[in-house]
Amino acid sequence: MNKTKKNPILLLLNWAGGSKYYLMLSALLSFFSGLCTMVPYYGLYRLMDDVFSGMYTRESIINYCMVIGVAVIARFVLFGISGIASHKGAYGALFKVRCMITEHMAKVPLGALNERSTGEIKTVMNEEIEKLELFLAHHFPELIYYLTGPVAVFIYLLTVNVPLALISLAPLIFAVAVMALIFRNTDYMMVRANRSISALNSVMIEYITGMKLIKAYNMGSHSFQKYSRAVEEENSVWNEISRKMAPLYAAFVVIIECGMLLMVPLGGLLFLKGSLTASAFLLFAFVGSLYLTELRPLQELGSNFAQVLTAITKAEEFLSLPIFEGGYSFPGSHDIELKDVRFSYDGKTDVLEKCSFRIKRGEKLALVGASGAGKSTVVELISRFYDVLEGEVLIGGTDVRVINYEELLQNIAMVFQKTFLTRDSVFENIRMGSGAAIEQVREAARQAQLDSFIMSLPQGYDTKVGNFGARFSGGEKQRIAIARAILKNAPILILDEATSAADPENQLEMDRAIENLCKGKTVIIIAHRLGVVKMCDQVAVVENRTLSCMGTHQEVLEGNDYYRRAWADYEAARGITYSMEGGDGSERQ
Ligand SMILES: Nc1ncnc2c1ncn2[C@@H]1O[C@H](COP(=O)(O)OP(=O)(O)OP(=O)(O)O)[C@@H](O)[C@H]1O
Repeated sequence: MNKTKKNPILLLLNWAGGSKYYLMLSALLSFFSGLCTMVPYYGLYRLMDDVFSGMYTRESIINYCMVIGVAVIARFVLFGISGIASHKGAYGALFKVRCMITEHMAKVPLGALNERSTGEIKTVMNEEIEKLELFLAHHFPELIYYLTGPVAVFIYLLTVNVPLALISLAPLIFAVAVMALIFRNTDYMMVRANRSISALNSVMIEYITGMKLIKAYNMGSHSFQKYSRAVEEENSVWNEISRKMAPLYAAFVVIIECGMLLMVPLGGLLFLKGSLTASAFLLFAFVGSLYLTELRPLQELGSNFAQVLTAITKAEEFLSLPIFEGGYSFPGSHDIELKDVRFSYDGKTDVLEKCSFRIKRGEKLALVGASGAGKSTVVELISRFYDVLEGEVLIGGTDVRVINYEELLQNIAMVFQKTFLTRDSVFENIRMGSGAAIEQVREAARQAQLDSFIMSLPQGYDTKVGNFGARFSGGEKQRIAIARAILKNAPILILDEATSAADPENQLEMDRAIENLCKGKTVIIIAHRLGVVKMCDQVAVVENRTLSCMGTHQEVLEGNDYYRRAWADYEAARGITYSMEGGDGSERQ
């Protein structure tokens, strides 16, 4: 794809939307504040001129002093207001960019996200975007301020003595050359630095989320090694950056500060020759030698600017990831059909080939098959987490790729094997931003056989879910997920191992919850516990990268070896008699 490269700053202002007007106001105020830098020099020069030529009066001295005083105050006041405007603009822009990225990510195919580590995504959404705040709120107005002041002073010096003013620029030529060297190295250094920060973030996330496992297998020192390696790598990158950049930075500072070495002897020479007044000599000796030092912060801003450009590029990369859109409304009919579907996660190994099946609206299908056969993949294609490589996935006869993506997601409810609970109240965890009232949430919880349990909690529906939902059992979490799906009331329902956390005590409750959930819906259930097929109209076996057999339980039992074996195992497990020495055998249901 040949995309024209967009100007990062214009892109950022475009993202900022309405907030860009605050940023523009801030730029304008910084500009005027920068102009004020020149006024005290002008005032002092005129004052000295009058004093040396004996033309001064009491009034003229007071006037010059007032002009200098007002300019100094105006400079700070304008810069202060510019800072307020830039912060307001920056936070508005940051909010917009964050919202844009999160909304965009929700529409990005899972495949594109899977290619990136959690750490990388977190780095973009947090650290990189935070750099935009630093730039917009601080560096942007400072850049204008620090550039305007010296430029204005230089123009004024030109009006006093052109050759000396031009010579006063000499250090800048060398400083710019050094700055160019700094920039040349920065790009590649920043790529390395960002990579090491992403890696560190990934290891940290892995360490925190895998804490249970780390404890269970006493992996503390092992995973710490991984962590310390990531810290060491980051440390070594920044050490290298310091080693390579420090001499250049030092050279920049020295060069920019050495104007006096030129201005004092040259100015003195011209003064002695009589071609420069005493006041002009002093003006060049002090102002002409020092005004470039105002540019010093630019070197720091310059390297930060490079980081900001990287941050904008990274955010743009995310925002350019193709998203699922589709324009058609969700169809009224909810038949589901897969036609000759081929799919691969990595583009090399096919997970599904020539996979076809059809279920009618209101039917319930159980997908069975060995672990890794591709059952979850089938349902992920129906809910368009991924797109097929060949063939079609149709709902109500319409290809899911042309159905409006948001509508598609609204019309499919999913209950996964693992329930993710957000750090919020039970109430919010069930309604999931739907705006449902407490009575609706309670009704859903009642149908999910959960209401009385929630009401027994100290704060009922306001009870906060602890870290990673730690205070709820697996079965309770799954029933929260079922309550969510009941509340969503979508016509298509996908249950991926939804009863996997059920134990004999809550199996009955779970069955009732599932029964309530499935009423009147088109349902696909991934079933490892074959008991669940009794509530389904059809059974389909996923094996050999395709759907090999489909029909009623009896038909598949007669026609498919895998299912016959699996069913026999299931029956045998149900009939197992546990006998212990000295005890009675008892049959397990
Ligand atoms: N995100 C992914 N990236 C790459 N390969 C994947 C991904 N998800 C699944 N696979 C692979 O695709 C194949 C089918 O996986 P899938 O999860 O669909 O099987 P499954 O039948 O649902 O298995 P299980 O019953 O164990 O959950 C497996 O070989 C799996 O390793």
